[in-house]
Amino acid sequence: MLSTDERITPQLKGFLGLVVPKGILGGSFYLEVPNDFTRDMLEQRVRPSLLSALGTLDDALAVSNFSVVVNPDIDDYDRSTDSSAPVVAPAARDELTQPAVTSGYAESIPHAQETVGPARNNDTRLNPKYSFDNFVIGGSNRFAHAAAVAVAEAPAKAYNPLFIYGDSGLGKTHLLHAIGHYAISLYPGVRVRYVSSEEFTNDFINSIANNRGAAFHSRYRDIDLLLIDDIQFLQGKAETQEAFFHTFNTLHDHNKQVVITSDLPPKHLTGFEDRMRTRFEWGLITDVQTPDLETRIAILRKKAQSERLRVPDDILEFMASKVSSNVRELEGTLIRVTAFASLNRTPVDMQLVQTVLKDLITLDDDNVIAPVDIINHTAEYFKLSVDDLYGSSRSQAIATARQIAMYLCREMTSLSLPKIGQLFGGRDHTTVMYANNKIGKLMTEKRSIYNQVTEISNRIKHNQRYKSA
Ligand SMILES: Nc1ncnc2c1ncn2[C@@H]1O[C@H](COP(=O)(O)OP(=O)(O)OP(=O)(O)O)[C@@H](O)[C@H]1O
Repeated sequence: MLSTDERITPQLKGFLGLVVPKGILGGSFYLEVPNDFTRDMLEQRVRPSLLSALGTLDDALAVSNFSVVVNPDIDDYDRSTDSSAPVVAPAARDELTQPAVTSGYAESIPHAQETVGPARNNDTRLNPKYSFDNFVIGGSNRFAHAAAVAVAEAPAKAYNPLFIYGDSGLGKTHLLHAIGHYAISLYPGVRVRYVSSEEFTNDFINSIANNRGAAFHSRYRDIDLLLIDDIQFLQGKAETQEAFFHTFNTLHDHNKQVVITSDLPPKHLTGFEDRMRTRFEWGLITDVQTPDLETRIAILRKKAQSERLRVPDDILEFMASKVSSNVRELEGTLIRVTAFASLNRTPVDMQLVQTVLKDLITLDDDNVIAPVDIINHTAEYFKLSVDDLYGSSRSQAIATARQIAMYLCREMTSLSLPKIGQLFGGRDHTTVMYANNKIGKLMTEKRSIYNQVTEISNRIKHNQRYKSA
C-alpha cells in the first residue's frame, strides 16, 4: 500500500520487505521488524505515508495508529504464512466498541483530540495478547482488576500511582498491558509506555554511555501513562533509582499516571530509599493472589476458547485441581495436554490427561529451579555447548535448542521475559516472547519437539529432586 509514495526508494523498499504484519488491536496496527535499524527507518521515513494509508482502511477496522515491535527472530519467520491482510482479533473488536467513559480525561489532554495524535503511540511496547477482555476476574484479583480499569478510564484521576504486587505468574504484567490497551482505545491520543524495570535500567545505562540523556528523559517523561513492571529489579541500583525518582516526580507533578508492579508491597521492598517507597504508597496499593479453584477453571476455559482448543469441562476442572500455584504453570499444563492430544489425533479425555500429567514430574513449591540447570540440561540433551545456547549462531539446530531453553526458562522459573533475554546473551524480551510462542505452537505440531521439551523438563526436575533429597 506504500508503493505509490514517491519517497519510497528502492533501499527503503528493501526495509519494508523485512516487515511482518501481526494484527490489529486497540486501534493499532502491529508490525514486527527484525532490528532497531529497520524500526527507525520505518518510523522516520514511512510514518506519514503509513498513517495516511491506514486512514484509507475500512472504518470498521478503526485503525489509526501503528506500533513497531523489534523481534530479531523474525528472520526465520515464514512470511508466506502471514502475508495476507492482518485480521482484527474478535476480542479487539469488542474492545474497540467499548462505550467512552465520561471521566473528562480526554478534555484534559490536548493531544487526545488531535487526529494525528495516535502516532504518538507507536512505541508503547504493549503486548497485544494481554487485554482486559481475556483477563479472568476472581476473588484473588477482583480489587486489582477494578483499580486497573479505573486507572485506564481516568488516568491520573483515580489513583496515582497504582501499585500492584504479588507472586510470580499471577497476572500483574497482564493487567499492566491491559491498562495500556484500554486507555488507548478510550483516548486514542494518550501516550502510553510499557517498560520492564530491566529495560528501564538498560536504557538508562545506555543513555549515559551514549550521551543521550535528553532522549532518555523525553522517552519516559513526555508521556501520559507509564507502566513499569517488576520494580523490585531496581533494588540496590542507586543511580537508576535516582533516574526513576525524577521520572516519577515529573510525571506525577504533571498529572500523568504511573502504574507499578512488584513482587512485594512497598514497605517490604529492600534496597530502596525511603523517599522512593513513600512515593509508591501515595496512591493505591493492591495485590493479586493465587487464584482459587473456580478462577483457575475459568482461566483455563478462557484460554482454551481463545486458542480454539476443545477441552471438556471436567478435564479443565481436573487440571485446575492439580496445578494450583501459578497461572503460568496452569497454562503450560493446558498446552502439554492439548499438544499431546493433537499429536496423537485423539480427543482430550480423562485418560489422556492422567497420562500426560503422570509424565510431568511435579515439584514442591520450595524446589526452585535455577536457569543455569535448564541451560546445562538443554545443551547436554542436544549435544551442544552451553556457549552455543548463549551465543548468536543462527543454525537451525542451535536456534531451536536455544528457543526450547528459553521456553523452559519461561515455564519453569519466575524469570521475566527481559531477564531471560539478558541471560541469553542480552537478547530483547520480544525474542524470548517469540521463542515461547513458537515452541508452544510447535509442540502441538511436531512430536519430536513435544518429546524433547517433555524429556528435558523431566530431566531437570529429576535432577532437582535428587539435589534437594
Ligand atoms: N486472571 C487471569 N486471567 C487470564 N490470564 C491470566 C490471569 N492471571 C494470569 N494470567 C496469565 O498467566 C500468565 C502469567 O501472567 P503474568 O505474566 O501477567 O504474571 P506476573 O504476575 O506478571 O508474573 P511475573 O512476576 O513472573 O512477571 C500470562 O499468560 C497471563 O495472561
